[in-house]
Amino acid sequence: MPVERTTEFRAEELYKYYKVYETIGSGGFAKVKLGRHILTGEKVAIKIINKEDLGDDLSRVKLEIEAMKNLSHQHICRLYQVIETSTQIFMVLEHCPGGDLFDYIIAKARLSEEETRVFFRQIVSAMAYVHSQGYAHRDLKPENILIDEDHNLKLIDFGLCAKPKGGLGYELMTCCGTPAYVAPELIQDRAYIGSEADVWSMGVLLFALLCGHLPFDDDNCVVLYRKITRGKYDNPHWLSPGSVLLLNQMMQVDPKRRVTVRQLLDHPWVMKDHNSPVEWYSRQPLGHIDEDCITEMAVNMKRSRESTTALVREWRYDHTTATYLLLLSKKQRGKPVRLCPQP
Ligand SMILES: COc1cc(O)cc(Nc2ccc(C(=O)Nc3ccc4c(c3)C[NH2+]CC4)cc2)c1
Repeated sequence: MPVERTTEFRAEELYKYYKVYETIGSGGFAKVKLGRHILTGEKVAIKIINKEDLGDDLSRVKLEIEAMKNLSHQHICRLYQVIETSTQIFMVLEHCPGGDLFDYIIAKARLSEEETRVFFRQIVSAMAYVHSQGYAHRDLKPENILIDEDHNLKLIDFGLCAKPKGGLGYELMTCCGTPAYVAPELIQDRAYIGSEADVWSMGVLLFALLCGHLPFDDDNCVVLYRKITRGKYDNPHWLSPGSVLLLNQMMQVDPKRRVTVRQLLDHPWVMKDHNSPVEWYSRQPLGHIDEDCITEMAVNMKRSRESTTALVREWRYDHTTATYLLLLSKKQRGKPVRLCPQP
């Protein structure tokens, strides 16, 4: 039997609910295809993972999926549905047509302080929320930040995130992340606090946005690690004194001297021209049930509102979860809360 039919047979669950179009991204053990949810008409991104290619990375994917189920925030790419077959895992994700921040910085060479501040406030908002849920991202970099259709940032790829059992203040040991963004304490293989290591990576990210290149860079890994552990870097002449100071406070080699995410929320550099602290609370808290979406689903599924609410509240990340979350997304973007009844 030709491979396509076999593949299609195993993925029938996907094609029942989604139109699947071209590949829009690929890397590592996954590729991402553009899709459309048939019932709401909403565009989605479908991350397709072949289990055979994973090996022991399967635990990373499972970790990311569990983390995504617990993270619902305006600056984190939303997980809508997970479909697992014997050979593949499909993650149906929020559509972010602006591509990633890495390509955006390359295209603009570097960003103005004003544009950087708007983006950086969104990153601080996302990270304050992630930490408040007891997670550390541990792989923050421009490639893991997408731009949505409203030019807002969305954090992705929680494949390396950690949720230490003893809470975020609990020390971690596993070394991970992308070298140029990794904090010195991880390089020295010392016990570290995930939130402190994330602040270092945010500092490297802020430098990349403002400067268009990395503070610590070298083709030779050993030389790069030495530069990071020394923590010395050159500030380009165009940086304002306020930017130089904030970068210095974030890229402190001693994690105990480093500014915290909480301090970033109302840091003078972050507040400039905005005059208000960063809003980090989720605008779509988990567990919130929207009555309009329930009503539309109940009518479409010919069920009572009570049984529809009970079904949604199970948060199985199946087609019911996807339909509810995509209806909610339509409502939040001012579109009619309507399902397209199927023939
Ligand atoms: C939790 O969210 C995740 C987690 C993860 O591990 C990976 C992703 N990856 C995504 C990658 C791309 C997109 C996406 O929507 N990309 C996209 C969509 C449309 C277009 C483009 C990119 C670029 N050309 C224009 C059209 C969404 C998630 C998320």
